[in-house]
Amino acid sequence: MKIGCIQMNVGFGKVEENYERAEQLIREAASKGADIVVLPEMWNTGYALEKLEELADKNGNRTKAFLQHLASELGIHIIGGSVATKENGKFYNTMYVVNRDGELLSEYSKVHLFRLMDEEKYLEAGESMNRFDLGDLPAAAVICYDIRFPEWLRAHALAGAKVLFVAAQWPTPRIDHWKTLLQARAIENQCFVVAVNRISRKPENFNGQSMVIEPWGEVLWTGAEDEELAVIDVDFSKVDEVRTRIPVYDDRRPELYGKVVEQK
Ligand SMILES: O=C(O)CCC(=O)C(=O)O
Repeated sequence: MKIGCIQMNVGFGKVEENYERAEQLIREAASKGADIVVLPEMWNTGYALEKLEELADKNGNRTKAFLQHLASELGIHIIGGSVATKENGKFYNTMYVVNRDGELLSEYSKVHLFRLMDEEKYLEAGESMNRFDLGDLPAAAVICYDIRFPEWLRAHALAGAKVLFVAAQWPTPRIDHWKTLLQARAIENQCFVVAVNRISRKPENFNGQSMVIEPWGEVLWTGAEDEELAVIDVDFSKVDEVRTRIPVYDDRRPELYGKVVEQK
């Protein structure tokens, strides 16, 4: 399968330009043969948290219609990154996933809000998981800071996911954490990890370096430090091969986890 990773240059608060650019890049990815396309986090507004009242997508209506239309017209699955939304007077950082028939498969609001960047002052946290199937492919997706919580990604892997998509706006100063955490999540869960970061310069500081990692931990692609669209070929049969080679899932001892085991 071919995965189109859209490492987009997101304009700070420039909603109209961002929708236009996202559409161009999604169309380009499809024209290059992508079966699945992945967008970054908060691609409608960037980190313009103080302007959400004006900028957030009301009930996600615009984004859902936008993604559903493009997915069915182009015949591709879209992991819709995330957008700032407003629902019942509250703001969320929400991902929509649509399949190639244009059906909405899932709706996920970021569960772990990132306090270092004041997200909890502006946003409400989501409460539910994000497991879905892209045709025959069991998949899951999370947002940015979520990758610091191995138990959250493990829960999705235990629920059957063979690929973990990550939409992010991961800042440049901690890009080493990004790379290490993503590689660890792929190795420990024996999953593909497809992680798409954004680009942005002033007033923000995001330098891409999106990654596609296979279940043995080998990095298949790292994005540049500029806007980039990459279409990466992946072979999902690698998941079963790695899980057979080291049967981590069979060897788990969940009865011991979460309780203190006294030494005899
Ligand atoms: O965990 C980090 O260092 C970055 C997280 C982040 O920027 C986010 O969740 O938006």
